[in-house]
Amino acid sequence: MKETSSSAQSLKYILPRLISYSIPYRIGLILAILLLSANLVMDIGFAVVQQVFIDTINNSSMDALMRATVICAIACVIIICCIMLQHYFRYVVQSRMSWDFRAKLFDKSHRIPFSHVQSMHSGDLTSRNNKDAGMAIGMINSIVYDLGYNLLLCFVSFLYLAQMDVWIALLALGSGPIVFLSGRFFDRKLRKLSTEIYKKEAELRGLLQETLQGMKVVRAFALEDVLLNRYVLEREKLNQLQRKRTIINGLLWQSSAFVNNLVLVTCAGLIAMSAIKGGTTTGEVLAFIILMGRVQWPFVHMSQTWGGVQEALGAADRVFAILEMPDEGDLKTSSEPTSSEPTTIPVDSDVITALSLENVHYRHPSLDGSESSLFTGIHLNIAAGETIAVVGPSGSGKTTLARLCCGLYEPHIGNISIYGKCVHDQLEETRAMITYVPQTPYLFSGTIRDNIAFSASDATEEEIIEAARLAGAEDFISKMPAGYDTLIGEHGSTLSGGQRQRIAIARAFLRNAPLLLLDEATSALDNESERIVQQSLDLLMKDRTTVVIAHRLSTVREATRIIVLDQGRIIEEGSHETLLALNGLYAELYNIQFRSSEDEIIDKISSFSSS
Ligand SMILES: Nc1ncnc2c1ncn2[C@@H]1O[C@H](COP(=O)(O)OP(=O)(O)OP(=O)(O)O)[C@@H](O)[C@H]1O
Repeated sequence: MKETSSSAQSLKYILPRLISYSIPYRIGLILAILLLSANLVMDIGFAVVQQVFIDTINNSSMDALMRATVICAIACVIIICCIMLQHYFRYVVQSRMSWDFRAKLFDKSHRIPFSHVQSMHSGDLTSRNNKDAGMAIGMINSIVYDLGYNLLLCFVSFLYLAQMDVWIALLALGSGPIVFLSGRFFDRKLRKLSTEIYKKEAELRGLLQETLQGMKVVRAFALEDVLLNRYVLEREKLNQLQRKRTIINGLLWQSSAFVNNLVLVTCAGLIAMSAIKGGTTTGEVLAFIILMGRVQWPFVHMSQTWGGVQEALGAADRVFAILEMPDEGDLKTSSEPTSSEPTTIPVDSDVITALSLENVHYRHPSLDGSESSLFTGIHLNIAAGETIAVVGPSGSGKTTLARLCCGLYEPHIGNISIYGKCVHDQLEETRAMITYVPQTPYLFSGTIRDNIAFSASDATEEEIIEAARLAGAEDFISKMPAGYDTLIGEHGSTLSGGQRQRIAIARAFLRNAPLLLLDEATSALDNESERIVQQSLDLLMKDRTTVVIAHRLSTVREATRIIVLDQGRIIEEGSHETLLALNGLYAELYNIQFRSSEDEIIDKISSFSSS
């Protein structure tokens, strides 16, 4: 994933995009910018007040001193109130922009092709959403308020100084760009380091996340020390990068501060000489020195803010790398021509085709960049009402096939259609016609009710209860202290495997889609749970078009058709008896896989009846 580009080009590209997030909050932004004038009055006024006070003391006028004190006190109160308001508007605008930006990224993460998501670590995506997005929006703050304000302060201070001595004022102003440019030497390095740091932080977050999620395995295999060492090692690499960045930031600060101080001392010497010659009052000298700082300081500050902008650009690159990805459905990864054939709906008008795959080619992108094709021109037509069992050795492509049908992967060539609608042209409509029940159900933390009604938010209480009843889940739910309101923990951690599967099946009943894609669970459930889950699944498959990745003999036997996959190709197709008679791969699988599970069942039954 390309994440860095040249600084100037990328700022020109990124800034307008980020600024567009402020449009809904433009009134707050304008108010915050206008209120910056209070800061300006404070900064310039401080120098002017010094001048007035010292000259008043020199003139020994008590009345004038009192008047100046009262005016200053009132002005101070007003200015402080304005500055507080300015901070308030600034905070509100920034936090709202930040939420909008993160929401857009969150939404986009659910729209980019699933294969892209699979190639990233979830910790990386989390990091981009939390830290990087916040830093990118913070950059607007730095540029609009800090850089903008400092330029204004510099300009107004220069005008004030020029009234006193235009040549020294010009010297102070002219040295500003040197101060600023002296820091630019470090930009490229700083930005590169920042991108590396954000990447490393994301990796560490991923490691932490994986360790916490896999805590059962970590403890069971006593891997605590191994993982701790890995964590410490990665943390140390991050520390090294952060140390380097601190050194570069320090060099950036000190180089601009050095040039700044040099110019300050020179100008102060010149104005002191002018005072000795008698052309300037003591108050004016003081105001001059303070204002000179005001002309110079913005350049030092801008230099450092620019360093911060480089860091934020590194973060923004990472966020825009996701935001600029094509949405799923818009992606054609291959330069190879896609099938120009329109989706064919069967000519026999009595038969409705529920699912059709025409000349489908697909290859998984791999993490090391190499790609090898899995499917090379697969054809399959499934009529409405059919139950198709897909079998094949491990790695033959069964799960990939199911994911292609759901539109999670996009074929490089060919078409997949559901009830005549092309999956990738009408993603939402076709997905609404599918229920996908994966091997391991994914439950969200929340209540049982929320999880059943997950894909049907408008479901009534009666419908939820009916779905739970059909899924055989009603019994255990009613025994729980809070019934349907029971909280089930992260990924349903407080439920047993069988209970989790029944909740997922209840979800499928409620969704009531005409096409069911089912990956039969192979996980060992106890006999009773397995029986209930199987009964619920049989009920779910009844009167529905079903494609089932089958692991049980009963499922393959009852299927209207069995598809045998091997290395991404359909090599056999037919009923159980026909395929057995062929004596090919299915017969082999039957002997190794299904027959042994049948024997197991017979064993279980016999041991149960003999006890
Ligand atoms: N996200 C992925 N990225 C790269 N390769 C993948 C990805 N997912 C699967 N594969 C590869 O594609 C091939 C088919 O995998 P798939 O999961 O579809 O097989 P399967 O028949 O469902 O296997 P099993 O029965 O073991 O679940 C395998 O060689 C696998 O390594």
